[in-house]
Amino acid sequence: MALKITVIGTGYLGATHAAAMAELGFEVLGLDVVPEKIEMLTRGEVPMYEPGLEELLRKHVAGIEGSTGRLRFTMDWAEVAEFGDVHFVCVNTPQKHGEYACDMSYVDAAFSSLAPHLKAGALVVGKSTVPVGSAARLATLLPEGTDLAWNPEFLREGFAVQDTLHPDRIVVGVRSERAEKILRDVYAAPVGQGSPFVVTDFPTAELVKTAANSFLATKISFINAMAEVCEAADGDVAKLAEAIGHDDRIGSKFLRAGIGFGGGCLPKDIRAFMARAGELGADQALTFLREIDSINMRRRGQMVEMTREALGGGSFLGKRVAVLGATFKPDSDDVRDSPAMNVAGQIHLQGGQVTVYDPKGNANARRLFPTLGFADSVLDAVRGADVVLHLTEWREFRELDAELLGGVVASRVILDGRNALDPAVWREAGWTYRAMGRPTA
Ligand SMILES: NC(=O)C1=CN([C@@H]2O[C@H](COP(=O)(O)OP(=O)(O)OC[C@H]3O[C@@H](n4cnc5c(N)ncnc54)[C@H](O)[C@@H]3O)[C@@H](O)[C@H]2O)C=CC1
Ligand SMILES: O=C(O)[C@H]1O[C@H](OP(=O)(O)OP(=O)(O)OC[C@H]2O[C@@H](n3ccc(=O)[nH]c3=O)[C@H](O)[C@@H]2O)[C@H](O)[C@@H](O)[C@@H]1O
Repeated sequence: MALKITVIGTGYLGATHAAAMAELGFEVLGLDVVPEKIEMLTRGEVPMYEPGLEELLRKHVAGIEGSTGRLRFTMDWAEVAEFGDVHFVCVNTPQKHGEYACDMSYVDAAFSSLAPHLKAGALVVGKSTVPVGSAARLATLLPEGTDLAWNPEFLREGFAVQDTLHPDRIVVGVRSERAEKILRDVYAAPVGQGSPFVVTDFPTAELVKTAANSFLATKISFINAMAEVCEAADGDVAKLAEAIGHDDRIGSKFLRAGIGFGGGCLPKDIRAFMARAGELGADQALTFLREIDSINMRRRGQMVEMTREALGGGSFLGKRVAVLGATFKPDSDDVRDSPAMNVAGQIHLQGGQVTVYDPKGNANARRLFPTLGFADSVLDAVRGADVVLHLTEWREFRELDAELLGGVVASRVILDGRNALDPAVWREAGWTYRAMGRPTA
């Protein structure tokens, strides 16, 4: 009989995983504790912006005309336990307030709610990013006759559907052959299409996730450190990245210098990793991550200082600053720990009149930063601006008409915090263009 799957926590990860599981042919039941999310998902609406997700959801949500009907949502734990053979836990694991450590309270709550209802033979599969050692602890909370596996998720926002259906790797931490076999059945389609399937123990599976995110963060901070040196030595970090990227051992991906990494994952994951290593007595092994974090956070301050310089130095009081981009990366509406919003907020707090525009992130950004100004279009955001900051590299911004914008700003000055615009295009239209780590470009 085909396996029945549940997905607990239907945010960025869970909503995508639920729709992807339905696409792979499984009957799926999703659960969340936020009623509005469940209502929206039940209507086939995605509570966030993720390219391709709404289409996939509508293809499968029960009750939508023409759908397969394989995907439903509920808030009832007993129903979830009764329905599912495999329960994927996809709840949030944010940074604790005032500490580096991971806040496990949402995972713990989900396990406590599910455990008493579980039927014999059920397999619980953790997908959330957790500190190493969590799976072993959580296994003790499950009733006898049930099993646990850890299957960390590697999807990127903006590519979530593609990454879930065709992952670069599937990693499973298991303690039984049965758990491995069930997960091989669940992932038979992507594995059949070539995704590697790595079987390991709990701690290694947990560590693969945090190690991978630490490596990605390190690569970005490395190139941003080179950008700082390029600034001092009149070098060009974009050319430098292109050149070293030709070396296969280094590779060209994740070498885009700019205002650094943000989002709901990389920053909090490297901090939680450091905190956990400290608890385990291995803190020395990860002290380099502290430097990775500081290089990254310094980028935001440097963008603020570049802006001050572009305005002639001194105070931001009375200066109008247009910010293009609010999300932590393009093709997402996610503003969690967004470098763009951090820069916008710092300038605002120092007296600048900041107006932000983002193609998809305005609503989330406004909720977090209600005192900032927001515009509904690029033209409205830059009208009367003394300086324009390009802080998230949406395609819309790369295709802007520099001449048209030049007609409405107070001063034709643009700072490119993502090294993604074409300097020649802007200079031809009479703009002063400045990017990070490229003082002479
Ligand atoms: N967003 C991403 O791109 C990726 C996230 N991850 C990891 O996946 C996990 C989830 O991340 P996101 O989806 O971004 O978070 P999110 O905040 O978008 O979604 C989490 C969902 O869990 C729900 N929830 C909280 N407590 C619950 C409970 N006790 N029972 C049921 N539902 C509950 C929340 O209401 C929310 O809808 C985190 O551990 C994150 O590090 C891993 C890879 C990619
Ligand atoms: O654990 C997670 O949740 C996920 O975290 C990241 O995915 P994501 O946060 O969606 O975004 P990335 O594409 O990794 O970008 C992260 C940040 O780094 C920045 N970045 C990325 C690449 C680069 O060259 N330079 C750079 O500054 C982006 O602008 C963004 O702010 C990882 O790439 C995923 O594999 C992982 O599953």
